[in-house]
Amino acid sequence: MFARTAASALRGSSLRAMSTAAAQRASSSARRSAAVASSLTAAAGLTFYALSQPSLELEGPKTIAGEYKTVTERSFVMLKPDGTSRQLLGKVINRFEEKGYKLVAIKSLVPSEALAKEHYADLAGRPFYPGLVKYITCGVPVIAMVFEGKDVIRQGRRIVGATNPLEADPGSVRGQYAISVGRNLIHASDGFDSATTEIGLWFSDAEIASYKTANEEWVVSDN
Ligand SMILES: Nc1ncnc2c1ncn2[C@@H]1O[C@H](COP(=O)(O)OP(=O)(O)OP(=O)(O)O)[C@@H](O)[C@H]1O
Repeated sequence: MFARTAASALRGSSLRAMSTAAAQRASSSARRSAAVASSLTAAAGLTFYALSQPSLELEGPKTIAGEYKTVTERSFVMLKPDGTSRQLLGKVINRFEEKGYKLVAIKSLVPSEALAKEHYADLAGRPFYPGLVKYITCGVPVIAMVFEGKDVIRQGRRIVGATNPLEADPGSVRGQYAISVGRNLIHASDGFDSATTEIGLWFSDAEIASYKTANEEWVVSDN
């Protein structure tokens, strides 16, 4: 639109060049208009060039869950009371670490009812919700953890397995160690938004460590 306006101004000014003074004014106005038109054409060309290029991977937002799809991505993982009671913590940490994920926060706590309700707020209307909150707050501690690494959210869900152990891959934690959906041992964030909410709910920034593991390059490099 601006390019068209400038071009028509350019045409108008040539028609008005009757006297010398008028011709000089018209010529200088034409030069200005031509300059505007040329820079607008260049801008339009650049825009066209940018739009015709394959889309670039833009950086995503950085939250307490790091940056999605990068080595800083984080997931909230929680061993539930049945997992603590059955002393499966070592096995769970081992699976994440052997895969190449880094433990950046861990604590043992008996969650308050308010914390358990908030964590499972999206399930508040479900019939099993009261029982779920009672189980999470039963007095046996949960082990709250944050693991970090590329794709840890999606890979973490695979390590954990489907909600119902009957459908969980046999190699997953739930597939190998659980039988009942109400005692499925472990939780892991199911998306970047929930990881952000959950890590923020269970941990402060100060409780999350930033460090390099000795084998990091061997785990993350794409060559
Ligand atoms: N039908 C059910 N009966 C009893 N408990 C259930 C049932 N469905 C889900 N739960 C409990 O509620 C938890 C949360 O359910 P959700 O649907 O969010 O699955 P999930 O995301 O795989 O589990 P989690 O959030 O614990 O990782 C389940 O892990 C399980 O402990």
